[in-house]
Amino acid sequence: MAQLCFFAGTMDCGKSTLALQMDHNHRARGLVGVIFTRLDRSGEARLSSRLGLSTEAVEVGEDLDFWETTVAQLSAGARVDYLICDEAQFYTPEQVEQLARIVDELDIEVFAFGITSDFRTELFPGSRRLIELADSTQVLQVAALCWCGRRATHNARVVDGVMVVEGEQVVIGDTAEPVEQGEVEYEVLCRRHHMRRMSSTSAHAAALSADVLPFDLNACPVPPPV
Ligand SMILES: Nc1ncnc2c1ncn2[C@@H]1O[C@H](COP(=O)(O)OP(=O)(O)O)[C@@H](O)[C@H]1O
Ligand SMILES: Cc1cn([C@H]2C[C@H](O)[C@@H](COP(=O)(O)O)O2)c(=O)[nH]c1=O
Repeated sequence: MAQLCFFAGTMDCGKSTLALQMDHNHRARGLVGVIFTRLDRSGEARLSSRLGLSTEAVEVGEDLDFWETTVAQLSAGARVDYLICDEAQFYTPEQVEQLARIVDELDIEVFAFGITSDFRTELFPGSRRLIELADSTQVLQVAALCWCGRRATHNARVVDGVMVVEGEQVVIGDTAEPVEQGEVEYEVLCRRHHMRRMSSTSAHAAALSADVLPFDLNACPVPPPV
């Protein structure tokens, strides 16, 4: 029986890489799949991994109906064994419901990949619906790490080195250094440092000032007795 599987994690934990591997492994066994994505960093209608691999994909617009698209393909005589759905956090709840229906009524496997929460630690609508409906939700095994070495569990948005907690939910960006000033970058953090609003830049600045500021009072010359 087919399943709706949600592979979740922070940014940069290997979701798109796993999506490409799942597609490869299924294709290698003669199965036929369709790859979907939405707002991938590398541009429209592509699924890309930071390991350098990428492939063509169907861009999921707000109006795309997974059920109708898949039924149309089957009616035209195409074979569909599985769907790969990357950046699924950006899908609408209705689109996630269509994916569940495809699993249940067409017996097609659906593998969805996405970040669960945004830079404010709030669930994305698509991820929320996936967690509610999926047969399984798996957190990826390869841990992304916070600058302190703990497992990163949250995504932070950073502008010019400063972590921000207000703004639009969707701003496409990367975990790499931004090219232009004022551009959004993301950093993965453990919960402790997300809640303290401590990105690697602010932690570095705090460490530097700690080196400079607290001088040893005992080392100060003692004034001579009068
Ligand atoms: N140069 C590299 N060498 C080895 N692994 C890398 C390299 N660059 C990125 N990675 C791996 O790729 C992961 C990011 O993969 P990606 O599929 O793009 O993540 P996601 O889709 O979750 O944002 C990193 O966590 C790291 O494990
Ligand atoms: C936290 C957060 C992320 N995004 C965007 C940034 C990236 O374009 C994608 C995540 O891609 P990845 O392959 O998982 O690295 O989501 C956003 O729009 N809003 C956010 O709060």
